Amino acid sequence: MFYRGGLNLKLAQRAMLQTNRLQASRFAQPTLRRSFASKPDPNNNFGKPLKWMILFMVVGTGLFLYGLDPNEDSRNPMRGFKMSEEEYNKIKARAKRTAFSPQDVNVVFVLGGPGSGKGTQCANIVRDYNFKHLSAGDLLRAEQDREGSQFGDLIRDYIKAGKIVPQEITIALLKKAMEESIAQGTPNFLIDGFPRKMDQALTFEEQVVPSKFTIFFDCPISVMLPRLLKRGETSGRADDNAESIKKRFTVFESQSMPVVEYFDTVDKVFKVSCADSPNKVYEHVQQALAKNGLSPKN
Ligand SMILES: Nc1ncnc2c1ncn2[C@@H]1O[C@H](COP(=O)(O)OP(=O)(O)OP(=O)(O)O)[C@@H](O)[C@H]1O
Ligand SMILES: O=c1ccn([C@@H]2O[C@H](COP(=O)(O)O)[C@@H](O)[C@H]2O)c(=O)[nH]1
Repeated sequence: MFYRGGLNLKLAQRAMLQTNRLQASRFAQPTLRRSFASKPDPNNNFGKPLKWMILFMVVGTGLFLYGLDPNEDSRNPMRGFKMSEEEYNKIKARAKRTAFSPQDVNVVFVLGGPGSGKGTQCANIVRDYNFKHLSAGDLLRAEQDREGSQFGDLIRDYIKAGKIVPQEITIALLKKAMEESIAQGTPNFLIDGFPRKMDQALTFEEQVVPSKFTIFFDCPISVMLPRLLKRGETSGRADDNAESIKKRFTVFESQSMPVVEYFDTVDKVFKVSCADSPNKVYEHVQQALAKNGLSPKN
């Protein structure tokens, strides 16, 4: 507001100067002449600029004081913030483009390296909270196996190589699953293993809905590797083998960690250490949910 007052003052001063000049040329001469009529001194012009200066200062101070808001909290970091019309229109246009309103639909991203325990903890959260769990990997595997899918072979190749499937496919699958869940009355989503790459993060937030926050399972490779090899004994997953796992770790470090760092810069990441027992990890998850105002169903 102080800034706004300052800005207004400058504009007002400039406008006043112009008006003053106009008024001075049109009306000031006869008025001054009248007030000094008893003792006219044609050589003394000293009083004229002084009078205008005093008038200018009085009006300027008044405008300045008018610009100050006595109710304003001087500690408010947003004080003085004035959005330009262009910025406002950009935000409005972006908000219009999202498929779902962030007022109605809540998305929590669950990120972490392969085998960090995302799926295990999402199952706990769904049991106790009002969330629909959407695993991007599960959706891709289902699409890969769907009869008649035009993307089946492509998805299979990408998953085996530990690479990230083009975002258009994954986002379309997520959006469809979200629509179905919303239609059934659950608009809260745990999106597990997505976004895996910056392009996905930006597109999803601009076109689908902005996320509320991210739970990140911080896990060293020395913990994840044995878990995945063990899971590979029974999972039947084409990528739970040493060769694919190695590629997945590399892709996670180079492509997915920047997403976590990006959300961290806007304070939207809750880091949970994955190394404890599943129950202990879940306690930390619950603390992260509580910090965001979420409490269990019952
Ligand atoms: N805290 C834990 N301690 C020990 N084992 C765990 C823990 N959490 C999960 N596991 C086991 O580790 C394996 C990987 O867990 P999970 O499938 O939940 O990981 P993920 O992050 O979803 O993996 P991916 O991204 O590869 O799907 C599973 O076999 C699971 O039972
Ligand atoms: O957004 C995504 C998510 C996953 N993938 C591919 O699926 C596999 C397995 O994912 P999990 O989360 O471990 O089930 C992953 O390695 C990617 O190849 C993807 O492309 N995009």
